[in-house]
Amino acid sequence: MSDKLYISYNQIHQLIDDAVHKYKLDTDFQPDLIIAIGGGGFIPARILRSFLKARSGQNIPIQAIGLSLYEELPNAGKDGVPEIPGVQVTKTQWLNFGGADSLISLLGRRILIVDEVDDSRKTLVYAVAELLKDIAEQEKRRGMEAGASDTEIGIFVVYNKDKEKAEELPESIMKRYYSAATTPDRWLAFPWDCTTNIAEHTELAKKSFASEI
Ligand SMILES: O=P(O)(O)OC[C@H]1O[C@H](OP(=O)(O)OP(=O)(O)O)[C@H](O)[C@@H]1O
Ligand SMILES: Nc1nc2[nH]cnc2c(=O)[nH]1
Repeated sequence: MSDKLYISYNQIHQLIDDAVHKYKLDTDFQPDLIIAIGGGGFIPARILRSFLKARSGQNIPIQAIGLSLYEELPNAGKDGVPEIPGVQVTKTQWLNFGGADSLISLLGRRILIVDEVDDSRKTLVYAVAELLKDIAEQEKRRGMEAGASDTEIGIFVVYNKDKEKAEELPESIMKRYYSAATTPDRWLAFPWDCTTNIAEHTELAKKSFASEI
């Protein structure tokens, strides 16, 4: 048995469709801003936007942030070779706001952070902490009390690994934590990492999920 679980584009698409229905994301949390954690969160965020639009009619903007924890091994990238976790999350790209060229205000928004996998949880904890700092700074600049803007944060992940997490999210955030699927603590080989044969990868994904989940 392979130690990796192969994942296909169709599985991701279907899981996101099912999750939007299951969690009633369009009527319950009603996000009005998606923040995608790149690179793995980009494709799921875009798919999620389609399903939210189909149900609510709203085309929700997607902002991208770049966070990186995992370091590629020399032969990583060869069809889902596992990567090793780094010690700390690195910010490679962040939101553009606050200055004269400000693009977005976070205040009063219902922000949904999107990623493809919640593994150790370090990346999500980092993203939430940084976002909360930004919200607090924007509130301060507008002369508001901390928390007065009623900005809300939720999290959507396609896969949550069933394991003890290295770090925990605040309880207030966990109330709006949505995972489309739970997986065992195994390395997930995503289709966008496949550089050999995507048809073969897709077949392996069908077998992985038939036998493992
Ligand atoms: O729960 P954690 O242990 O923090 O791991 C999850 C993170 O790991 C991956 O990112 P990675 O650092 O590999 O960057 P990438 O998305 O650009 O591949 C993935 O996209 C998540 O963001
Ligand atoms: N591709 C991939 N990236 C990850 N980052 C953290 N966990 C994983 C995983 O299982 N697969």
